[in-house]
Amino acid sequence: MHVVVPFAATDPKTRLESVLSPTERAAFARAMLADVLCSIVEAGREPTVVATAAIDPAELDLPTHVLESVSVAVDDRPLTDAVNARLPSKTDSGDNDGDTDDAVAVVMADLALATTDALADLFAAGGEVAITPGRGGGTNALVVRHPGFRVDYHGASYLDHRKIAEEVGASLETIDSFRLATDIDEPDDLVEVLVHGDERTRALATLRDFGFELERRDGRVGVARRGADDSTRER
Ligand SMILES: Nc1nc2c(ncn2[C@@H]2O[C@H](COP(=O)(O)OP(=O)(O)OP(=O)(O)O)[C@@H](O)[C@H]2O)c(=O)[nH]1
Ligand SMILES: C[C@H](OP(=O)(O)O)C(=O)O
Repeated sequence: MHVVVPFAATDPKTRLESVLSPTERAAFARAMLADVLCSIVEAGREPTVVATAAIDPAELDLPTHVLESVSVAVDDRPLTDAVNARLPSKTDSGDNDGDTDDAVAVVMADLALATTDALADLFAAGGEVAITPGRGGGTNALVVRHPGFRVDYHGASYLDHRKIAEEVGASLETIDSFRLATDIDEPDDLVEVLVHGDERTRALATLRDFGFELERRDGRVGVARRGADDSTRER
């Protein structure tokens, strides 16, 4: 199984621009990428980062065994095209029977809560297409074994992918995983990292370095950031 990790290397995480500067967004995106790569390698796979521009994995501060298992491919096409170019095709196997050796997993780089166990469950899932929906309707991770299936990201892509699987006659498994369903897109998502983030992750450490902390409110818990004047700015 090949594991692809798409990564927007330039100006990432724009939906966090109200709470993070461009430099901070770049650092946080790379911290999440590093965490996801570690979990994938610990799950026994060798991921390929498909990045919109060149990145140096050595700058991600990965453990040596992880660094040695990671490769980078630069592809400046839009996300959907870059992923589709790497999915199984009819020419990949002689018999076109959905051979698992041709399987391709696509794991987004912003899954800050992803663990080795959650990813191992995804990689072991059955179905010619296995999807982990993201909160809000996206597709956070999937495994494709069917040579006719193609992705169409953005919007309610989970629903679109269900439909595409049906159209090409691929069996579908939906994986119910809180840890893989939580992608970090918007300021409120930072709460999830502060509540559920593993203490060893770079994503959690990075947010803490930036001064983020949980703020208890009447309704849902939120995040606040210690400001330059050392008071606490509410978000
Ligand atoms: N290769 C590639 N990866 C992308 C592209 N756009 C987004 N990604 C990656 O795809 C995953 C989901 O990205 P999104 O949350 O939709 O986009 P984002 O750029 O991270 O954040 P926003 O700017 O806030 O939309 C993340 O791992 C991104 O790094 C792209 O055009 N090409
Ligand atoms: C790539 C896109 O991500 P989102 O915009 O939901 O974060 C999707 O899952 O279709």
